Order: sequence, then C-alpha cells, then structure tokens
Amino acid sequence: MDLTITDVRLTPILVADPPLLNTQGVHQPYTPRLIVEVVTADGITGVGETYGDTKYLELARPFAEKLKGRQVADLNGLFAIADEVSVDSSRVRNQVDVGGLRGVQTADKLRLSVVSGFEVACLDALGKALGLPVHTLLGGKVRDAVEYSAYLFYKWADHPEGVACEKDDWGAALDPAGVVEQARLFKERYGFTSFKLKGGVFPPDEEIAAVRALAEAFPGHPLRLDPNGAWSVETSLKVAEELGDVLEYLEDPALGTPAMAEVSAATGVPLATNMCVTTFAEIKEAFTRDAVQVVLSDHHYWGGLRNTQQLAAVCRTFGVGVSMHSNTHLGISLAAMTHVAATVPNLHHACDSHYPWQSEDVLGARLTFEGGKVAVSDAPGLGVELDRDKLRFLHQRWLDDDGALRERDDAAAMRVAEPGWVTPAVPRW
Ligand SMILES: O=C([O-])C(=O)C[C@H](O)[C@@H](O)C(=O)[O-]
Ligand SMILES: [Mg+2]
Repeated sequence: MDLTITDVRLTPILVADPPLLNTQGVHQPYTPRLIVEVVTADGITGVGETYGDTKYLELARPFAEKLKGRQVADLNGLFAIADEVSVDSSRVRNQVDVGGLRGVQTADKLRLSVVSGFEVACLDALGKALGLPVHTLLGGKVRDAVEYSAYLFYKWADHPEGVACEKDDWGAALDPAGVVEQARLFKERYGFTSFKLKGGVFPPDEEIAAVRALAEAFPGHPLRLDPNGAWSVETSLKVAEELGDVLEYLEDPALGTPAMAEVSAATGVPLATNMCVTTFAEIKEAFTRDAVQVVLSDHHYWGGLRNTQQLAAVCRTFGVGVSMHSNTHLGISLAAMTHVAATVPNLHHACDSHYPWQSEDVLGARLTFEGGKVAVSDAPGLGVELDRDKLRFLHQRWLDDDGALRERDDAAAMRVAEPGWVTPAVPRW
C-alpha cells in the first residue's frame, strides 16, 4: 500500500443559502466553501471541506503544494506545514472573523481552518486505504448516532428582489408564530427535538416571546437562544431571568470573556460560546473566570477532528460541557462532524448544523437525519461519495461570480435591501 500523496485538488464553490437573518445582517444568496481532495499513489481520493473565502484559499494553495510527496497518515505533520505558510498581516490586523460571529481572527486560527480541510481529506483517504471508518481512526465510536438540534433563524421569505438566488420553501419567520411554524417544519422533516434560535435580530422582548412560544409549542424540549453577543450584561441577565425556566443554555448573550463572566456570575442559566472561546489560547481565562459552561467546537477553525477531541478533553478536565457550532456547510463536513462527535464521551448537548438549510451539496447521496440524529457510518473513510457533476456546477458558479460573493459579508447582503445598513455597534441592546 502506497500512502504517498501524489495530487491535491482544491475546488472553491458557491452554494445557495436562504435569507437567514442575524445581528450583522442577512446571509448572501450564495456562500463560499472550499472542497479539498487528496489523492494517493494508489489512486485513493480523500475529501475534506472548509471555509472558502479568499483568506482561506490564499493559504490553502501553498499548503497544498507542500503536501505532495508526504504520507496521508502524517496528520501531525499537517500542523508543521501550516506553520510554514505565511499569513498576510492585513488579514489579522484588528480583525474578527465574520464580523465577530466566529470570534477572533488570528494567523494561527486561519491556518487551522485550512489544516482541518486537509486533515479530514487525509483521514478519509487513510480510512479508505485501510478499510476503516474515520471514527475508528479517531479511537472508536462511543455512540451509533449523533444528535443535532434544529437551527432556527428569523428569515425573509425570499432574498431581495432582483438578486439572483435559489428559491427555498421554508417561508418567512419574523415573529413568534413564524418561528414556531419553522420549528414544526424542522421537526416534521428531520425529527429534531431540541431547538436553537439565532437571535440578536429583533429587540430582546420579541425574541423572549419567540422562545416562550417555542416552549409552549414543544413543552420540555431543550431550547437555546444565541444573539451573537448583541446584548449588554444587563440585558443578558434580564433575558436569563425571563427564560431561565425553559433554556438549556444561553449562547453568547454578551461579547467577550469579561462580559460573559459577569453574566455567568449573576445567573444560574448555563452559558455557551462559539465567540469568546474559539482558540486554545482563550481557554485559560474563560475557564478560570467560569465565564462559560459549554464550549461549542467547530472542527474547521479548531484545527480538525483530533483537535476537537483535544478540546473535548480539556473541557472534561475543567467540568465544562462541549458541543458543536455550525456555519453554512455541506455533507462532507456533516459527515466529519458526525464521526468526531461519535468519539467524544462528554458530548451531552445536541450539535448545531446548518445542513437542513443547504438545498445543494457536492455529495451524490445527501446525509439524512432520523429522529434528529445522523447515523454514524461504518463504511471506510467518511462514508460519503463526491458527485463530480455537482462539484463542477457549484465551482462554475464561483468562477462566474465577479468576486462579490466570494467573501461572506452579511452586512453587505443586508445593504441590498437596506442601503443605509451598517453592522450595529455592540451591545446593540
Ligand atoms: O452559533 C453561531 O454563532 C453561528 O453559527 C454563527 C453563524 O455565523 C450564524 O450566526 C450565521 O450563520 O448567521
Ligand atoms: Mg453561536
């Protein structure tokens, strides 16, 4: 068996995304992703997926060159290669990731976001070569299915008029009744039993009313609200007080570890984050100040599946919960998330996934949710098949784009509907 990497293919794509609202603005009609393929001397291809904005592509290209001739099993070597790729200082000067939705932007985090796509592709190829599923390569599954939560968003029925887009059949959700209706559809279509509402869009009282409506419609089901740091400490505490009896956790109510620590000290409602702890360097302060009770990992920017396991181990050590964050992603990433989640013993909260919002994919057969869960595949590698026609189609869309959609920018997408829109100052409420 020759596990030497002889070829690496990088395919940037644009995938359809519905008009989902968040505190920064609205999702673009198409969003960038990067599909990674590594090919071994024996002709085995492994696939991976990660963020696809230019700042990632410009690191992925030199990284891919350095990979050729190396062994697909040399996963630790990926981090050493990443350190050799230089990051333009303009990418990280006073920068936050996606306006802060994904926390800080550091050179290391950018590199890790690229490493993760390659790590998953290498694990897929290695698994296929050895006839073993990725979860076995990660030490073995401790569960046969991974639970996900319904990721509810306030949304418009359509993207603004005149904007090229794909239609979706979810309808609008702009008030409590709309949110409950969307939750019903999620339950009906996928069987989800826990619900997360993306908040920070409307004044807190409206979002409190929406969560109350969810609690009435789905009594006893775990609920979460995530305003992406849009609230002051005072507002966060008011929401915690009003929704404490129905929330599983409150996600990033206020921005930054000091504010989260203040909220945490004054409420019994657990706080989760994918904003103030998104790198290993941020763990010490947040954990010693008891600022968060649940860390939402994202294997893309934490540096892959094995780093996610390491994060889970650190969380376990400190008695902090762990679960998974999600951005717009396709089936390769859902498969990767499912494999690693299957190996984490201390995963006690349903993971987030945007996948139901993605009508397009690069896989031949989409992954499915049964009763809100994705079955853990025992097929070699990730257990997914790339569909080259679909990949070509989505890549062509990326090629045809004039560059406007190649960077995720929710505020710019909002300006199409509201020309004066600027990202609101924080705290917004
Ligand atoms: O849990 C989160 O904060 C996210 O998933 C961040 C995302 O960027 C979300 O806000 C979105 O897609 O609008
Ligand atoms: Mg969040």
